[in-house]
Amino acid sequence: MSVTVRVPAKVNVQLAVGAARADGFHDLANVFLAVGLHDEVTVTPADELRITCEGPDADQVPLDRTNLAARAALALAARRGIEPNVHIHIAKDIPVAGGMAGGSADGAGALLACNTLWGTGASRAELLAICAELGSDVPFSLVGGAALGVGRGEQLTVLEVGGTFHWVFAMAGRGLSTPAVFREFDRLAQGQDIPEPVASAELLEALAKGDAEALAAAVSNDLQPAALSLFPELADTLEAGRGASALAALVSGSGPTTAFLVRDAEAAEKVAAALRASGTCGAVRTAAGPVAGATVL
Ligand SMILES: C[C@@](CO)(OP(=O)(O)O)[C@H](O)COP(=O)(O)OP(=O)(O)OC[C@H]1O[C@@H](n2ccc(N)nc2=O)[C@H](O)[C@@H]1O
Ligand SMILES: Nc1ncnc2c1ncn2[C@@H]1O[C@H](COP(=O)(O)OP(=O)(O)O)[C@@H](O)[C@H]1O
Repeated sequence: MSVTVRVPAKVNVQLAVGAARADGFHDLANVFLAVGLHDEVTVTPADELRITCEGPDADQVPLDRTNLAARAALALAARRGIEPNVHIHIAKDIPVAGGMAGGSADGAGALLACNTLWGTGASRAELLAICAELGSDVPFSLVGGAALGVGRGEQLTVLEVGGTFHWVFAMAGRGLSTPAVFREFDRLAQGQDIPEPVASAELLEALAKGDAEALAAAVSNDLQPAALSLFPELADTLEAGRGASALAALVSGSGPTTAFLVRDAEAAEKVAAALRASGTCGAVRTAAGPVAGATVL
């Protein structure tokens, strides 16, 4: 018997970053939107814990116990006194180290899959607590839809969204390390007063109304200057998308994937074609959101 869970990628429509905390994390006002690019995580009983991965970026995914999917299975098994003897297979479509929470998606997916396979019966609250231990973004991968994350991004409030938003995502030729981008944020912020991160009222209203123009006017990412400082070529991709009349162009989370908000599915195809022709980026994908979080198939 196997269990397969489908888990979405995310884009951060607002990422407000506060000053570094004593524990090394940063307080955030992190508005997540789950979008229709998915990984699928399948767990099957096996003699020992084993991970395999398929997909265009599979060679960049660690297959040892540092993989977030393995860590999720180990965390649930340890809590319940179960042997974590499963084969975890990841069918990966979310870019690796791209700022779209692919590893987090696999962590949330493996957790839900193992909970189902083992009949563990862990409550939603317990699963969310394990997710938060695994990483700041992991609870959102379980929940999906749209949510505001505060604290280090793990304390979620679900947001109502009044429509579907259309996006184009441009992958970069290489990844960016999330800790390195936060370190660069700290370096650039040296000597400056960093305000408390707060969610934008205009942005939340635009989401609630499903208003793409209003959302485009309100999106922001405090990590963007740091990502551009480490990866200056991203400015060319952002410019190419703006030139193709995207409503908004921004770096997704810690990057280096760039995200372009567009009016509808037709505009998405046009902007995607322009980005492909620009030669400023790697693969280009279109996706809409919000979509559901981790779901057992
Ligand atoms: C920036 C964001 C935006 O959603 O995601 P990505 O764009 O990388 O996917 C997240 O905050 C990333 O979340 P996640 O990838 O789960 O990070 P974690 O494993 O919790 O932390 C990795 C490292 O990032 C830094 N970190 C992360 C979250 C946070 N609120 N403050 C931080 O300073 C810390 O250096 C930490 O050691
Ligand atoms: N299941 C996984 N999929 C992808 N990367 C993983 C996974 N588990 C651990 N990692 C590690 O986490 C790093 C960040 O990956 P990812 O979650 O894709 O990026 P981001 O945090 O930018 O969204 C990778 O470079 C890889 O070393």
